[in-house]
Amino acid sequence: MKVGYLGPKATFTNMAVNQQFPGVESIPFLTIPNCLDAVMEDKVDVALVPVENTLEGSVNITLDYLIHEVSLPIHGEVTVPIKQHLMVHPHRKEKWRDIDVMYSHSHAIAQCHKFIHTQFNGITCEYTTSTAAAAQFIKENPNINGAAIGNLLTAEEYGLEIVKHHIHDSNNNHTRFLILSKNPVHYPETTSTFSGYKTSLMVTLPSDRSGALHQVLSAFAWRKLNLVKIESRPTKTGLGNYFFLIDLDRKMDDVLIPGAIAELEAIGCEVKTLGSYPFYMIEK
Ligand SMILES: O=C(O)C(=O)C[C@]1(C(=O)O)C=C[C@@H](O)C=C1
Repeated sequence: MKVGYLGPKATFTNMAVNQQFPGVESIPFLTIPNCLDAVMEDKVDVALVPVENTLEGSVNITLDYLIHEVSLPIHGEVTVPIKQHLMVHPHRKEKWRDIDVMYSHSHAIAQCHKFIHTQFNGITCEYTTSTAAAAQFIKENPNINGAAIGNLLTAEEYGLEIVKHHIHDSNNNHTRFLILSKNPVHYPETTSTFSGYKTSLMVTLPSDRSGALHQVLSAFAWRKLNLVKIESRPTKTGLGNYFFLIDLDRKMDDVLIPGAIAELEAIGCEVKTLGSYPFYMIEK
């Protein structure tokens, strides 16, 4: 089995792969769409991509690419704690407070907003395709007076010096990753903890009908189907047109979820099942 992830080596996504698929061949890609395309083109069997962070919310590119560009079922989910550190080229170790550019993935920079606001107010932030791409850039450009934000493995991989640990805004910082594949996924003995099942649905409401969302929610409510997430994303067909992405805290069954889907279809909604899958937690 080959697993594709958002690279280069030592991103948070790479760490999640190492823990969820220990010993399995993993291949880095430059962007999240590239990871998903790689599964579609059979270059890899599985893609593991970020979908939501505690502090920054959804990773829209993942949701939108799954909705609009590729049709890949979700076969699993893993949640990982995220700890961000500030790192510089070793020769800047003593003068790190004088840096004038901060490089990282947009989510990582947003997760460190308070630190940047209070310690480096007004500094230029440059977004990179991932945290590890920022570290690689700092390593390859020692003349640039900048720092990267990323994880411990990244600092080690690219030979950078961590000058400030734990710069994320809240200790409760986690990112959820989706595991996508054309075929069922076999999970090797992992270091993560199996934590239950989810079912993800995409619901398109009938256009402009009063109470439609209320009817959707009640189809789940009276069946006591617990929603763990609901979020809307643009259909991209016109202003105000949205899909609802709904996660339920249980596995697809023969009665309750199919019953709710049939009820939604009867009131004119379109419903697509995005996956019914186990979810795992990584403690550290
Ligand atoms: O840049 C990385 O290291 C990633 O794996 C991407 C990513 C993200 O897209 O949110 C993953 C986890 C963290 O929230 C920060 C960045």
